[in-house]
Amino acid sequence: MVKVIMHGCNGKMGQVITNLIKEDREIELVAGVDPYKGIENPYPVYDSILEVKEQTDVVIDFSNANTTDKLLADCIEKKLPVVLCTTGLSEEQLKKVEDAAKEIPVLKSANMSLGINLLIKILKEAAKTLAPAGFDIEIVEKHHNLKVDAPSGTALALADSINEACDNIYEYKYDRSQERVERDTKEIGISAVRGGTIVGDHEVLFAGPDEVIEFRHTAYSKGIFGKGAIEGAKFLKGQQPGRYDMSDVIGE
Ligand SMILES: NC(=O)C1=CN([C@@H]2O[C@H](COP(=O)(O)OP(=O)(O)OC[C@H]3O[C@@H](n4cnc5c(N)ncnc54)[C@H](O)[C@@H]3O)[C@@H](O)[C@H]2O)C=CC1
Ligand SMILES: O=C(O)C1=N[C@H](C(=O)O)C[C@H](O)C1
Repeated sequence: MVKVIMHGCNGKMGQVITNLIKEDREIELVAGVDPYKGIENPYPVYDSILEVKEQTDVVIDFSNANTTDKLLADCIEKKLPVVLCTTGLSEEQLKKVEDAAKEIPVLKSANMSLGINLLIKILKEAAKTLAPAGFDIEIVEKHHNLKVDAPSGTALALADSINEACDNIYEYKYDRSQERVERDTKEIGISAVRGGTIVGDHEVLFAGPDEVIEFRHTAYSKGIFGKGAIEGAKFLKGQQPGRYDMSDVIGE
């Protein structure tokens, strides 16, 4: 049995996971952490990981980037592996994630779904052929109107996977409204749309001379992220300190 603290338990993803775990005999939520207390849960809810009394194997985090520094410090103090799903982390925070991974197991992924993690692999291959052939790359992501960070962590992860496959030649362009210049070949454009209840939609366009290839992933429910995070927690229990991602969980 994998015993889990749900960090951000009273948010949208915290509640998705609370409900999914009720159906799973291999994993148990022993506590939650959230400053918001307006929801009844089948486990105690604390203000901080340091207050949790229950024996725990792994922390799953879907909360807010404002709290990531404290989350990492608390997980290090309690020697707890963490599945880090929160997006919108700064460069400085990304560095802290790498530092934390020297002391505890850290599984970080901006998108826990099988589809996006497969797309990451496919894009690396596509980019190796299409980028040298002069295809421009644009990413368009769409999310619900409650999302606070933009662009999405997934859009950045997709861009990073392409960039990595192309020897990191690309800069990311988030806004074309401030200058009157032609598109630079060494850029990946990233655009964010917010509206309604869109769960998550990512399109990657390779636009070349007289032909366009589009890759698209559409999430129809938050359950796909919840399932991935639960599998991530099962994987992370008992691992050595280090940096892991969903490719470690799904396998090559
Ligand atoms: N990696 C992935 O697959 C996915 C990542 N996300 C990311 O997860 C994060 C949360 O998403 P949602 O659940 O939709 O947001 P939400 O706003 O519904 O929930 C966030 C929860 O975190 C709580 N929180 C705030 N400060 C906290 C603190 N100091 N300690 C513990 N909890 C705290 C809030 O009270 C709230 O209940 C976002 O960054 C989002 O982009 C969301 C879906 C999938
Ligand atoms: O906030 C969300 O909802 C989501 N956030 C993640 C992101 O920023 O990429 C993953 C998913 O698309 C849903």
